[in-house]
Amino acid sequence: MESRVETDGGVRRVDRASGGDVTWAEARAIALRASPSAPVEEVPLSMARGCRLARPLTALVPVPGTDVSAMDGYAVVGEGPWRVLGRVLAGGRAHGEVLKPGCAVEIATGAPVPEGTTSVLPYEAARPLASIPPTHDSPARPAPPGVSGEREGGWVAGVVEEGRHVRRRGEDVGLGEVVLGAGTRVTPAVLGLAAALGHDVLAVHRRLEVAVLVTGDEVIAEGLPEPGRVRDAIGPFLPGLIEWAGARVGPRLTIPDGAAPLRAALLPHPPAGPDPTTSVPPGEGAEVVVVCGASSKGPADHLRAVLDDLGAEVLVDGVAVRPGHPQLLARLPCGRLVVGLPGNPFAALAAALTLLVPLLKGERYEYGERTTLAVTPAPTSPSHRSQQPVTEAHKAPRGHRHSNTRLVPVRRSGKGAVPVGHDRPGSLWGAAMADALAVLPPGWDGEPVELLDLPD
Ligand SMILES: Nc1nc2c(c(=O)[nH]1)N[C@H]1C(S)=C(S)[C@@H](COP(=O)(O)OP(=O)(O)OC[C@H]3O[C@@H](n4cnc5c(N)ncnc54)[C@H](O)[C@@H]3O)O[C@H]1N2
Ligand code: MOO
Repeated sequence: MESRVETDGGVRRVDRASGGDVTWAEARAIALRASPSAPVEEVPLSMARGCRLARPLTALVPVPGTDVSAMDGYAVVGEGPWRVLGRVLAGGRAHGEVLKPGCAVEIATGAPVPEGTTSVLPYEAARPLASIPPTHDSPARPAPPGVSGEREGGWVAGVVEEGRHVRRRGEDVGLGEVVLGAGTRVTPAVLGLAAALGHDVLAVHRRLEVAVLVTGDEVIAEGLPEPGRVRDAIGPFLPGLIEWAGARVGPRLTIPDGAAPLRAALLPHPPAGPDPTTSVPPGEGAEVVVVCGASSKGPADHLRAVLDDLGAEVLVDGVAVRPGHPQLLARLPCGRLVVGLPGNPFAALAAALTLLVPLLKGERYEYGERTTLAVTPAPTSPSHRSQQPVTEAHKAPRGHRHSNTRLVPVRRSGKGAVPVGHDRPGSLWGAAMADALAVLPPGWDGEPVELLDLPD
């Protein structure tokens, strides 16, 4: 089935399965197209790690900033022996005068060499002279008392090639030189380089912020759930998945069932009210809000009505996939994107890989590799009793065509991807044993399938 929607670029065909749901492939494609561009901001170096450079990185200073010594030893001019005139340490006072032939100053690695220096004689190659060498008008004579050869007033000899062990100004990086292009990921080494080039702040594409709203009066955040209650199993997996997708985790709120708390929490600037649950925004800066639960059609499922009330543009409302069918993607008038995940935890994970990960990765998103599904049952756990993960069971019976895509937890093996079983919508057991979800398209008949990596 197919329907038409208006888009910026004109009329586009949308691939719809039965019942108004979009196909799984189209849902992912819509999420990729809706991916927001990460805002550019200037952040201190300490906050830039993991972001991408918004502008090319250029050198604000040359490196080195002046001619410096690459060795501990003597800055010398011409051939030796040399008279030692003084000492220069890194960070200390520079030798103010031009060094003349036959002269030297003792120098530390990184210290500026005096003007006129032709090379640096390392200590290892220097030979202190006990006597003052002869010149054309005076014979050799002993050094004055108290002056050893290598110290100020003494003499050193040795052999060093001209130009050796002097790092010239701008030799590593010239002033204004572009060293890294826009888009480069800021790694620890990039941070060190940026600092060396004089930067205190970097213009980066900030990682998208994702706020999380967990709904459901029966959902508890810790402890042993009494009958009728369940532990929140979605909130704990979302931070790892969000960071793995390159975004950052914003605030996480647990809100009671009901339209009012949901409405207030979705708005970037909710009206302040006496009820604390309606006055706390889920991160003013969050570009994406994930709502867990409340996505289906039950009496406590208010997400659609609230989005409608807020004037949201619904981009995806139901996907022909199992599990994860009642998932949703919408854009609020303020631009904030809302991803609705089903309450069943494995369905929520499958939906997060369908809509949330492409949305957060955008152009960094990579399609999974294709592989065959292994026909052997997977060795799962010793207590494995039911849900034998045999590939044949996933094929449609003769004359019947699955209308849904199915997402099946698998482990990679030498024989292809092996389904691990335990894949009911309410259980993360299979996903916890798996390293990927295999995408079995509608009508799958054993052909190679795409593997969606699970966050590690
Ligand atoms: N009449 C229909 N009923 C249902 C449909 C449908 O199409 N028509 N779809 C079913 C499918 S498929 C799913 S999946 C669920 C999705 O329901 P909701 O997203 O509205 O979620 P809830 O109803 O709140 O909860 C469903 C289930 O999951 C448990 N839950 C909720 N949140 C959490 C959490 N954070 N951690 C662990 N478990 C959670 C909740 O207790 C329920 O058992 O709807 C079907 N119904
Ligand atoms: O598809 Mo539901 O999303 O079965 O759990």
